[in-house]
Amino acid sequence: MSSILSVQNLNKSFGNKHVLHDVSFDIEKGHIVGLVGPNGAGKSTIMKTMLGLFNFQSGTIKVDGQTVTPMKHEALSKVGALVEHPGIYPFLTGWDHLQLFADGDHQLIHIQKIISQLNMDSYIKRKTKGYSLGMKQKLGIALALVNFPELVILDEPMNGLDPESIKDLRDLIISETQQGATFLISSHILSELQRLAQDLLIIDQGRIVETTTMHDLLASQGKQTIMLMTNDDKRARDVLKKARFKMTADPRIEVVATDDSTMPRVLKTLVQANIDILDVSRLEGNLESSLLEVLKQNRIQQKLAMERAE
Ligand SMILES: Nc1ncnc2c1ncn2[C@@H]1O[C@H](COP(=O)(O)OP(=O)(O)OP(=O)(O)O)[C@@H](O)[C@H]1O
Repeated sequence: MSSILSVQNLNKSFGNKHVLHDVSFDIEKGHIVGLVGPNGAGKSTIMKTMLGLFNFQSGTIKVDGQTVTPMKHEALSKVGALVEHPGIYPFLTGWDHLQLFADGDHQLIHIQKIISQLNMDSYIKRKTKGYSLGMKQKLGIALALVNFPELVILDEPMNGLDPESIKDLRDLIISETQQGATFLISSHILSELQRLAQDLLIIDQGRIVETTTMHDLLASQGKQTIMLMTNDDKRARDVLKKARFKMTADPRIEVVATDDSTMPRVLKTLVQANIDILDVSRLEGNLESSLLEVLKQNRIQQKLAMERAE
C-alpha cells in the first residue's frame, strides 16, 4: 500500500496556545478517511496546515512523497479542498467559477458530470449572489473536484445540504474514489461518515487518539445491541439483570451483545421465566457511540497518567 499523505510529528501553536501535539498519520491512496473529534479538537487546523495555509512549529507534511510547507506547495497541485466557506464571487455564475478553476478545456466533461451528479444544472448558469447556502456549498465541493485531484480534503462538506444532496454527495465521492481519488473528510454528521469512510482518524485536544478502520472500531466496541419487547418488560429487565446480562438504560430492554451466543441465551432466559417475547431486533454498531466511548476511555487514561505523574 502506498500513502498519498504522510504527516509526522506535526506541532502547531497559535501564539502560546499549543493546538496540535505531535500529530502523525498516513493516508492510503484510494481510501476515504474520516477525521472526527469534538469541537475545537484541531480538525480544521490539521487540514489548513496540510494545505500550506498555516505555518507550523515542527514536523513534516508530505503529499505523494513531496514536502509541503507554507513556502513550498508544488505538491498541492494534486490536492483539491473545501475548507470553511468556499471563496465565491457574487457577480460570476457557478459555471464561470468552474471554468476559471479548470486547468484546461479537457475538464469540461468532468465539470458537466459533477454538475449533474450534484443536481446543480438548473442554477449553474445563474449569478452566485442568488445562491442559497447549500447551493454555494455544492459549488465549493465541485470546485474542489474540478482538476481531477488525487487527494481531496473536505471540511464539513455536508454543511447546509439537504438529505437528497447529502446522498448525491455520497454517490459522487464514491464514484470519484473509483476513479482513483483519495478523500480526507471531517464531519460531525457521524451517521453519514459511517456510510462513507473506511478509515478513521480520531482527534481530541490536538492529539490523534486513535487511527483505525471503521470496521475495527465498530467491532472493537462490541456495540451490537439486542432490543426486546415482552408482555412484562419490568420483570424481563429484572430477570435479565439477575442473569448478569449487560443492560443499557431503563425503561427499554436493550442488552449489549458481547458475542454471538448472547441472543440465544437472552431468549432462553426469558422463556424459562415464562415471559412472552413480542418482538426482538438487533442494532448494528454505531459510530457515534463508539466514538464517544473512545473519547471517554482516552480521557480516563489521560487523567490517570496525570495523577500518576503528580
Ligand atoms: N486562527 C486561530 N487563532 C487562534 N486559535 C485558533 C485559530 N484557529 C483555531 N484556533 C484554535 O485551535 C483549536 C482547534 O481549532 P479547530 O478549528 O482546528 O477545531 P475543529 O476540530 O475544526 O473544531 P470544530 O469541530 O468546532 O470545527 C481551538 O482551540 C481553536 O480555538
